[in-house]
Parts: sequence; structure tokens; C-alpha cells
Amino acid sequence: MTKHYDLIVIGSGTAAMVASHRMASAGRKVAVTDYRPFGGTCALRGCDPKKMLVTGAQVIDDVRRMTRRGVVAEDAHIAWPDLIAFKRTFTGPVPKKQERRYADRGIDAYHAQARFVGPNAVGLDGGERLEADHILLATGARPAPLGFPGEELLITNEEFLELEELPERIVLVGGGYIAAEFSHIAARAGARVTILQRGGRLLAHFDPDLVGWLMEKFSEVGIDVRTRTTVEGVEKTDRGFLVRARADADGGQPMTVEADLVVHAAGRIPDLDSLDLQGAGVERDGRGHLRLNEFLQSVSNPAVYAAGDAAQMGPPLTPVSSHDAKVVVRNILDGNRHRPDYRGVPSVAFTIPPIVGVGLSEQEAREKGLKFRMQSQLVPHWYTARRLAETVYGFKVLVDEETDLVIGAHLVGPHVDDVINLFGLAIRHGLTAENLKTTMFAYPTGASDIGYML
Ligand SMILES: Cc1cc2nc3c(=O)[nH]c(=O)nc-3n(C[C@H](O)[C@H](O)[C@H](O)COP(=O)(O)OP(=O)(O)OC[C@H]3O[C@@H](n4cnc5c(N)ncnc54)[C@H](O)[C@@H]3O)c2cc1C
Ligand SMILES: NC(=O)c1ccc[n+]([C@@H]2O[C@H](COP(=O)([O-])OP(=O)(O)OC[C@H]3O[C@@H](n4cnc5c(N)ncnc54)[C@H](O)[C@@H]3O)[C@@H](O)[C@H]2O)c1
Repeated sequence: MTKHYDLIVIGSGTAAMVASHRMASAGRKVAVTDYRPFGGTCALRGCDPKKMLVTGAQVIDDVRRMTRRGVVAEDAHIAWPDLIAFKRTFTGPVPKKQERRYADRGIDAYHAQARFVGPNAVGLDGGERLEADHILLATGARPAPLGFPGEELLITNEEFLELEELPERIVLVGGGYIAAEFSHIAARAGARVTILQRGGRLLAHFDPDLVGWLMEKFSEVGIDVRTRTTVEGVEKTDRGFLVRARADADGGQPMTVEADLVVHAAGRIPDLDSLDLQGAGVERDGRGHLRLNEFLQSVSNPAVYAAGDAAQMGPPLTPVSSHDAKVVVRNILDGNRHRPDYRGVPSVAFTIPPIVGVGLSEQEAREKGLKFRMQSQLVPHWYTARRLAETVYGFKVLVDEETDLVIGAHLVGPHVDDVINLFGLAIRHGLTAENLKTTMFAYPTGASDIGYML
């Protein structure tokens, strides 16, 4: 028997949860399905568990900086299994809690993989068939295929965050968010970490000058960073793994690194291949991304919308998944009238200390031909850094010359993962540099430095 819904949501991550609850609150009949435990990437395999591990790594860093400055904690170290157990105190209960919340709201929740069996219909791998007026693709992203021999030997973020023991030698393939964050955790937990990054620098999404300043922290904890180095294969050996790469910096010389564990940190792509989109008339572009209109709706099947990492209309970050889901629900309920607004989405890489950015980069502002003033400085001598004995603290802030609007902010150092939200607020809601300068921020906090950055 086919069940009929107003909305079927495929996935149970942030986008799915927000959309399904909002639709149910509007009195609509909703089904949600996921073949993995309910909760999605952020809560179970990404942001939240990762940051719980960062908590442990941060303590080790605090101890290191404060040793001989009044703190004696000679044997401070990470007991990895206990840190993972701590992480599970959060992640463990998530699926059941979500299941209960779906039941409380009258949302039918299925544990199954979905694929299209018609323009408005999905089949579940248990054999059930569901139909709906609308179907939301909230399937998230998956690690990009790497196309080199031995790629199946790599573990992903999901397995890294579940490791019962942390091996001694770890290679991270790629040099973006995941490599930066996992390397800072693993190095402080005692592993010897190598990052093999194809690009010319780490953290391509962040300001190059600030990334340059942050590199001091990578070397301080012994992370071996090799840029312009492309991994071309991984082999199993009797002592672990042999990672084969080509180092452009050395004229394309082949090189090898031995490891006990090799981790995929080389990008993620929308998770769409198993959905049989073609049969439902849902078109994709040459990159394999969904072809969506400005309302997050499929251009070729009006019953289908997408949100979050599956849509990749905005940056693949949790707040964007939530925002997209709200936009989609409003479009379904009111008719297509709402467009996503990605102004002022802050982004953080949770290294220690963190690096952040929001709004335009210096390069983007120049390419747009904007007239702007820019303040940029490395300021470890400022009080915020000194009281923490932190040697990396810096900023780059861009302000439009004519309007005095803040157009971009990039920070590295302690507390910047919170401070960046104030710059996000300014950018999203059109606050001027003068507005920020004349705000009274509690002192001494990270935010109380903002006035000096403008
Ligand atoms: C290691 C890591 C750390 C991250 N840290 C941060 C961070 O600190 N801050 C931040 O903002 N963002 C972070 N992100 C990104 C963030 O996690 C994602 O942007 C966000 O979780 C995407 O949410 P979503 O709802 O779009 O998809 P997801 O949460 O990925 O949910 C998609 C779900 O769909 C399911 N699914 C897929 N196909 C099917 C199918 N055919 N049938 C049924 N179910 C299906 C999947 O099993 C999955 O559970 C991180 C990502 C990773 C990988
Ligand atoms: N704090 C956060 O917000 C956070 C944290 C983790 C992940 N994420 C999300 O997850 C996504 C995926 O993260 P990621 O770190 O995997 O990707 P990324 O896009 O940040 O970086 C991937 C890097 O891997 C490199 N690469 C690709 N193939 C390679 C190869 N064969 N050899 C060497 N280098 C190679 C690329 O040059 C690129 O710089 C991010 O785009 C981000 O949106 C966010």
C-alpha cells in the first residue's frame, strides 16, 4: 500500500530536522527517512563530536602554554578512549531523542534508504512506497571519490571520530577544514601527523595571511605539512600503509609516507547518486550538483526541493542547512516567494587557536572593484593573547569607504570563533564600523578588541 504525505524528507540531519518539524507544526503530514541513525552529519559525525574532541586538545594546549606560568600539570595527556567515551555521552543519545521528537510531532520516521520510483514517489529499501506532494532532498554530502589505487583503505571523518585507539602515525589526505581540525586534535593526543595537501597552502577558504600566521601552531605541535603534494595511491604493508604522493614543489618528485592510519580529508560532494534522480526527472549539472532554481526547487521536477549539503547552493555548513530548510518550507507553504540569503555566514576552522572568516575576502573585494579600507595586523602583544600566553592573534577587517559598512572580517586567535559572530551580525544586518565601535562590549573579552580592529 502506498502512503501519501504532504512532504517526504530524505535524510535526518540538520536540514531534514528543521524542515520536517516546521512542516508538521504547520499541520502537514510529513515522513522522514534515513538509513543511518537519526541525527545526520553535524550531530553524529561532524561538528558536535569533533568539537568535543577539540575540548580535550584545548586543555592540553592550555597546559602547555601555562606551564611555568603558574600551572603545574606534568602528566597532562589525552586518554583517547576516555575522550571518545566523553564524546559518546553527547552523540549516543541523539538518535533516540530525535526519534522521540518525530513521534511526538506525529512525523512518520523510517529507517531506510530512499530512492525515487516516480516524480512524486520514493521507494524504501524495506519495500515500502511513499508518495508526496513535495519531496525534500536533505541527503547531505559524502567524501569525494579520490580515484587513486587504494582509496578504499582510507578512513573517513565518521570512523576517525569513533576510533577506539589513536594510532601513532596518521596521514591526512587533503588540507582543508577536516585536515586542519583533525590534525590539531590528533597531534595533541600524541600522534605523529602528516598532512598531504594538493593546494599551495592549507585552508583555502580562509585568508592567506592569517593562515600563514596560524602555521606556527602546526609546526609547534609537530604537524608535518606538505603542500603542493598530491596523493596518488595508498598500499597496505605489513607495518601499516604506504602513501604514495607527488610533490610539485620538488619538480613532481614521487614521495612516500608510512602511516598506521590514512584519513580522507579531501573534500565532500552532494550525496545524490543512490537516489535514481534521473527516473524522477530531477536534473543535475556537469559537476553532478542538482540543478535548482533560486527557490531551492529542482528546475525539472517542481515537486522536488533540496536543502543543505545536498543542495550546495550556499557554503556546506550547518547554519546554511538550517536556513535552506526554513526557506524551502516557506516556499512550500506560501508558494515560491523566498530565496536563501547567504550574506554574513561565518565560517570557523576549529584549530587551536581557531581561524575564522565572514563576508568578503580581500581578494573578492578587490576583484569587485570596491573602495574599501582595510586594517590587518598580527597582535600577540594585545591583552587577549597575553593573558592566555598565546602567540598567534591577528585580524584583517574590510570596511566599505563610502558606506562605512563592514564587508569582511577575518580573525585568528583565542575566542575568535565567538567574536566572528558579531562581525556576521554586522554584515547580515548592515551595521557600520561606527556602530560596532560605539557598542559597549564587556571587558575584557574577545569582543572588546573589535573597536581596535576597525
Ligand atoms: C568532520 C566534519 C566536521 C564539520 N564541522 C562543522 C562545523 O564545525 N560547523 C559547521 O557549520 N559545519 C561543519 N560541518 C559541515 C556540516 O556537518 C554539514 O554542513 C551539515 O551537517 C549538513 O547537514 P545536512 O542536513 O545538509 O546533511 P546531513 O547532516 O549530512 O544529513 C544527511 C543525511 O541523509 C542521509 N541520506 C543520504 N542519502 C539517503 C537516502 N538515499 N535515503 C535516506 N537517507 C539518506 C544520510 O545518512 C545523512 O544522515 C562538518 C562536516 C564534517 C564532515
Ligand atoms: N568547521 C567546519 O565548518 C567544518 C569542518 C569540517 C568539514 N567541514 C565541511 O566539510 C567539507 C569537507 O571538508 P574537507 O576538509 O574534506 O574539504 P575541503 O574542501 O575543505 O579541503 C579539501 C582539500 O583536499 C585537497 N585534495 C583533494 N584531493 C587531494 C589529493 N589527492 N591529494 C592531496 N590533496 C587533495 C584539496 O586541494 C582541498 O584543499 C568542507 O567543505 C566544509 O564545508 C566544515
